[in-house]
Amino acid sequence: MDFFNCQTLAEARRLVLAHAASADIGSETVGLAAAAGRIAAADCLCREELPSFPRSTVDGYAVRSADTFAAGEGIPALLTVIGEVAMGQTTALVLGPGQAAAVPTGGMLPSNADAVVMLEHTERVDDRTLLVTKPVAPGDNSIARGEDATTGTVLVRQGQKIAPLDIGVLAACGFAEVSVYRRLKVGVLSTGDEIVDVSALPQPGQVRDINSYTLAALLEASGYTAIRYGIIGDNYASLRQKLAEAAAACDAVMVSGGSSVGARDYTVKAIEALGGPGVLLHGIAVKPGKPTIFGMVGAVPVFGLPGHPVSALIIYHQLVRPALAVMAGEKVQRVFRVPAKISRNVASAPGRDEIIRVRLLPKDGEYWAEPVFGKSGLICTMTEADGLVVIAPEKSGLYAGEQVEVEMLRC
Ligand SMILES: Nc1nc2c(c(=O)[nH]1)N[C@H]1C(S)=C(S)[C@@H](COP(=O)(O)OP(=O)(O)OC[C@H]3O[C@@H](n4cnc5c(N)ncnc54)[C@H](O)[C@@H]3O)O[C@H]1N2
Ligand code: MOO
Repeated sequence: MDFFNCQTLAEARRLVLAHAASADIGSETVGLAAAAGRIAAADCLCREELPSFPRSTVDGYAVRSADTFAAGEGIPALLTVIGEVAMGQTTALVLGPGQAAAVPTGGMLPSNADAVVMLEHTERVDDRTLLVTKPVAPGDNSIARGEDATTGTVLVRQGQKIAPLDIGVLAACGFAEVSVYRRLKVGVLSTGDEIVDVSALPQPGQVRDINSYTLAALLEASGYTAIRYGIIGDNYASLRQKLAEAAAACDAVMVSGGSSVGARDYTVKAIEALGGPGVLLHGIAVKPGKPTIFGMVGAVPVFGLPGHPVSALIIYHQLVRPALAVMAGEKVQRVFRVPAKISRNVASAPGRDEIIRVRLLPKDGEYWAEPVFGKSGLICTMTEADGLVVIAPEKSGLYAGEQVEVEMLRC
């Protein structure tokens, strides 16, 4: 007998992503210093030439490079110094044939200069006379106007998560403020009469709440706001009331535990009670994580995650995380996958995705993925793992040495 009408993991993902795509969370403007980790709500276009003036990248002399072509230690090029460029100021100097101007690192090149000779490759004979002992080619030791970016260059695309690396280019182009999507707010509820808070000493039969802490930490690490609604006992009325509260205040909600088919598993009933569309999925052909629930309370997606902590984490990773990223406006999602060889035979049941935890070990210039076995109630198997390997439903296992892709959990 099977209590669930299971869909494949791929079908479940399609269903969840289709609902996530219709979310509209709105945008806000934040100062550049607060923009890292946020998702751009509009393309950030370069509004000027970067740099806006041709600059020297060394201390030396701005020259017309052709004047130095034959220069060498034995027969230096003889140039006339017509002046000095001041730092941070425009220069009116114009180089004629055979002329040079002293320029500091970062200083503006005079008109007609197309390269800079480093100080150490020159000799100043007197105020006006310069010997150049090494030739320079056009563009040497300088940056042309617009060489970094030109007007209209897309610096950050709409839907791109702004990385710390992107902040520099936005600063260079004068983005004191950036338009970003509002931070996604996600509610987290733990259920179960046996669950007590981390601060409590569990009595026999009780366990500490792992899931709401882990899930909230994962949400925060992704840049979302996690709201923990605490622990709800196996009581339908309380669950329904807390779920209604969370759905009214959040963009999405995760309920852990109570997803199976036991007499005390009220999550399905509570979602259904809060109005349409209600429960859209109960059961996925995946191990672990089979008793997963997905429903919509109005426009708010609700995920019922299995209570076993490893199952909850894996379903978060495989199903919830991509959906939240779409809701948050992220267009390009980067899952870091590392190619590796599986270190030993692993059996799996055809007809369902099996997701195994692995640790990555470097050996002879490549990575080997070593399975971390253990029941999905054993949270320590998670701390030992670096990533996950998905064994597809059409397979009956993996052979030692077989090539796999490890979806990184830590990076
Ligand atoms: N007859 C069947 N029973 C079960 C099936 C099934 O197909 N038929 N599926 C099993 C699978 S697979 C899983 S996974 C669990 C999921 O059940 P629930 O989502 O209803 O989870 P609970 O029963 O509430 O809890 C399971 C387990 O995890 C512990 N737990 C729950 N929440 C937390 C938490 N926040 N922190 C730490 N540990 C937690 C809980 O104490 C239980 O030990 O159902 C199987 N049963
Ligand atoms: O599939 Mo459950 O989710 O075994 O642990």
